[in-house]
Amino acid sequence: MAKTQTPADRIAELRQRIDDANYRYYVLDDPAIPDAEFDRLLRELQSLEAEHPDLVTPDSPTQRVGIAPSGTFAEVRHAIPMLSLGNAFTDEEVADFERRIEEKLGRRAPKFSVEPKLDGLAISLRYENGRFVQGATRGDGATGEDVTANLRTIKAIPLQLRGTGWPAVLEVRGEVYMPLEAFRKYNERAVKEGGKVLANPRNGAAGSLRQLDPRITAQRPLAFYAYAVGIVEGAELPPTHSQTLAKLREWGFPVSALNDVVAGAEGLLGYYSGIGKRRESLPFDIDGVVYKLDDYEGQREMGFVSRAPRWAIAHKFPAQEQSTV
Ligand SMILES: NC(=O)n1nc(-c2ccco2)nc1N
Repeated sequence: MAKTQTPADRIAELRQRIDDANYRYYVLDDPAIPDAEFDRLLRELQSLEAEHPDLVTPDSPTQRVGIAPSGTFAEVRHAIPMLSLGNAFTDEEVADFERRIEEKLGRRAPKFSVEPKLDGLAISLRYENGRFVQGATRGDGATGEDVTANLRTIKAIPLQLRGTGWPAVLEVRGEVYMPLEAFRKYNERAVKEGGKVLANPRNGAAGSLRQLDPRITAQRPLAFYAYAVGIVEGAELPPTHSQTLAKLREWGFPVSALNDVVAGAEGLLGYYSGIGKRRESLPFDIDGVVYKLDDYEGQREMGFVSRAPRWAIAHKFPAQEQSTV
C-alpha cells in the first residue's frame, strides 16, 4: 500500500483492478494480467478486508463464494416468461419462418440477430441500480429456482455493472455453460483425485449450478454468455436486439463474438453453414444457432405462439457424439 493511501483507498483500487481484469478476461477475451498477479491482488484485498470488515460490501470480488448452504432453493417467478424457442431442422423450415415474417411485416429481407445456440443452462440475472441482486434458473419458463449464491461464484457474471446508462432495474438472460477444455481438465483431476467425474459439459453446468452449497459451485469451471433482456425499468434500451447486446457487453456481460446481423433467408442459412463448419473447433458445445428478428418493433408485431415467439427460432444441427469422459 502506498504510504499516503488509506486502507479504504487501497481496497477501492484493488477492487477496480480485479474487476477490470475480470472484464478483460471474460468479456473482451483479452487478459491484461497473468493469473498469478490476479490471485495476488485478490489475496491482498482479502487480507485488507479481514482487517477492515466494516469496508466489505456485497459487490466486492471477495464476496463471490457464499456461506454454508440454505437447504433448498426458493422459487422465483419470471415476471417476463423465459421463452422456449420453436425449432427448425431443414432449410425449407427456415425459409418458411423468414417468409412468414416478410409477409406479416410487409418487408423484404428483414434483419436478424444471429447467435450460436449454447447448450448449457438458461438463467435470468436481476440487477438493481447496477448491483446483482438475484439470479434464477429458467425452470418451466414461468417459475425457476433462486440460485443467486451459486451464480455469484461465476467470475464471468458481473456483481456490479460497468459503464453508465444502465436501467435502474435490468434483467439479463443468458446461458451458463462449461467450456470444453475446462470440462476435460476438471474431469482429469477428478479421476486422479477421486472427485466427482462429470458426464458431459451440459450436465456439468446444470449440476454445478444446482448445488446447495455455493462452495462446491465455486470449484466448478462455469462460464456465461448473455443473449437477451427481461425486465427493464428506468431507461430506454436501443431499438434492436443486436444494439442491446452491444450495450450488455459495455455494461460488463460476456456476449458471444460469434453473434452477427444478417438479412433475409439467405443470410440466415449462410450463418448456419458458417457456424456448422466451425462447430467442431468451438471451445463450447452448441446444438444449433438462433435467429431473432433484430428490431423490437417487428418482434412486437410478430408476437408469440403460446410461449414460443413467432419472431425467433432455433435452427438445430444433427446430434453430435457427446463429449465423453
Ligand atoms: N441457448 C442460447 O445460446 N440462446 N438461447 C437464446 C434465446 C432463447 C430465448 C430467446 O433467446 N438465444 C441464444 N443465443
